[in-house]
Amino acid sequence: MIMSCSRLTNNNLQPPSYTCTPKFTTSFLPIRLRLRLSPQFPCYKNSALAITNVLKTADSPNISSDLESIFSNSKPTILVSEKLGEGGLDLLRTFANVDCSYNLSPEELCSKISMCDALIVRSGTKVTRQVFEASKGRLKVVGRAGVGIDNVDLQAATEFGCLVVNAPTANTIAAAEHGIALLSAMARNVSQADASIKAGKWERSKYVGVSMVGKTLAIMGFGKVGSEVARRAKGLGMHVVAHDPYAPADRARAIGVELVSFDEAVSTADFISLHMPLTPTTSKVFNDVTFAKMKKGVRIINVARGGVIDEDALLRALDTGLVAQAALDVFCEEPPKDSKLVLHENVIATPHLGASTKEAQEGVAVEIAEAVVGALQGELSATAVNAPMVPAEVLSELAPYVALAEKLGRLAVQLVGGGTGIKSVKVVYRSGRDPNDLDTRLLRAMITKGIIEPISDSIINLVNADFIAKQKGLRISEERVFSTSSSGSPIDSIQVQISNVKSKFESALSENEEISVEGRVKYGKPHLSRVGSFDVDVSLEGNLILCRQVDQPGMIGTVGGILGENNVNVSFMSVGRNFRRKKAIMAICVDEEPDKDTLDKIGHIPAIEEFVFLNL
Ligand SMILES: NC(=O)C1=CN([C@@H]2O[C@H](COP(=O)(O)OP(=O)(O)OC[C@H]3O[C@@H](n4cnc5c(N)ncnc54)[C@H](O)[C@@H]3O)[C@@H](O)[C@H]2O)C=CC1
Ligand SMILES: O=C(O)C(=O)COP(=O)(O)O
Repeated sequence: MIMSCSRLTNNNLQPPSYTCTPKFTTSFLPIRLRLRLSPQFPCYKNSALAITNVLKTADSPNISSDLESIFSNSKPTILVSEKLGEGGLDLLRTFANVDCSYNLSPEELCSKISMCDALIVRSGTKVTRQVFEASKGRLKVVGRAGVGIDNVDLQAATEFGCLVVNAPTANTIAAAEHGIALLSAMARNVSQADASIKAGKWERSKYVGVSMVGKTLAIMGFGKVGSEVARRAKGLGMHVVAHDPYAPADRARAIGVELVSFDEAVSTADFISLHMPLTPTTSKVFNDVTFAKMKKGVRIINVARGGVIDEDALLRALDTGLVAQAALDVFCEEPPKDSKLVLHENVIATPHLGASTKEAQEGVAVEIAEAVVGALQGELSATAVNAPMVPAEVLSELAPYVALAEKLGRLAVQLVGGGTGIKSVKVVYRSGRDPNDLDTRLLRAMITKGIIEPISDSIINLVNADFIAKQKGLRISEERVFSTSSSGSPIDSIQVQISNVKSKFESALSENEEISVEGRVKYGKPHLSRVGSFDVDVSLEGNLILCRQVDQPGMIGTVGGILGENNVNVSFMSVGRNFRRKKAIMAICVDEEPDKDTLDKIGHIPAIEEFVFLNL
């Protein structure tokens, strides 16, 4: 006879140990609460998902205080660490306490961050691993009011379950216009001539420029900014080629741009304009070797990131005249200190002004404020950088399955016998949908959450589910089985199987000796439909008692009677059997947690062969 009363957590994917203590734990209660819609945010239908998937952070020590801030009237706190447009600030203030603290030192940022639910930055704030560590689990969203997220440690954010969102569209035109401004200013020596005339000189022959018309411009990185620069350069009469290993050729063709290889781009261009992100692959991609491939006298514009250029190599190339001129808006270190590059007579420089137009700053401020508020309220942002993007319509369709997935994971893990580690979980989705139309990433994340949370201190969300599963050595495989009985719903059933483990409730083992629980959504609610090889049908609410007994009359009444006498309310009950008068499984959902004596009494009913109590 098996009885579970309290949960002892561990970190090694060992199932929970159960001991008979008088009082059942309520440690699962917040998890149930997290699945409810917050009454404060009625307009956000998907906040249940959000609260579960997005807001919770890994290893958060203060689940209850998080919940307080979500479910009570207290507002979240958003730290804005760099200047943000008023429109965005106004929007943030309607929802949160907004702390605008600019020019914080790394230490000051770390000391403030544990009091903040979200942080909004531009390019000047380094959001390092230390920041996530210092947040002690409270920081749920980092909003980058702009495009480049190279100043945010994405790996650390993911490990800590913190969502990172950016504002990828509102400054595109500003950056492109700045690129064109630098291109023209460089070609016609505008900055140098301006400084000269202000110094009282009149140097007309010194500042003879070069024409742009008919020249070849190579755009490196044909994304949003790169293609807008291309469009404008075409208007200046330039011949434009682009290099971007990931850009679709038809988009380039549509604006009359030829996509070429890296070498062809750099070796044929008179002007090279950089528009790729700074990543490990693009770091210092413009170096001595690449400069050597360029046409002598080439001119370079960088409105992307300083780090894509080896600045020392550029200085050498300028000194030899291999590169005639450079126009730089971005630098490896910002602001640059004692930079020979900035002081070079053939360099014009601006202090990272690409996105700095009034219009762009208002735009990114509103764009990021909407994304951060949405994320805090539970929406999965379309601009999430470190979480799978799930379109809103998919999200709302999958909402009841998300709850089902988490509960099945939670049930399955509690059925594992103590002492056995879990290594391999298989999820089978039965659906009439084409597999390509079924996005199961969210469901897999929730099953992972359901499995791992009861047996470790980690708090899992959509951001970190895969990472934590991998870290714990848990392999989750998925199978989609075509089912003809589909009634238009995206999924007929979800089955969670845990293999190579013992079960504390033997009847939960399938013919293949795997723990197997299966569920479906009925009337919009998660239901348990099968345990091992027994069919059952109970709504997954409250707590669950599973009993295996000899199939005989009076069992429902006997068990129901014991629960009733002890003031435990039964919400659902279902009996499944394989053969008449042989073995049957009784699944009983109860609102309250029965005390030890009540469970003892059930265990002592002679016909009951095994039973288990499970928190949902
Ligand atoms: N100076 C400033 O104030 C601003 C700078 N930026 C910088 O410009 C970059 C581009 O911005 P968007 O066009 O909005 O981003 P985007 O994501 O639309 O475009 C980036 C393009 O670079 C391409 N790419 C990636 N790796 C590449 C490689 N190795 N070689 C060539 N192309 C590669 C991508 O496929 C993508 O098409 C941002 O990452 C940011 O660093 C953006 C806005 C303002
Ligand atoms: O959006 C970007 O990537 C930018 O580089 C703009 O940076 P900023 O927000 O002006 O510090």
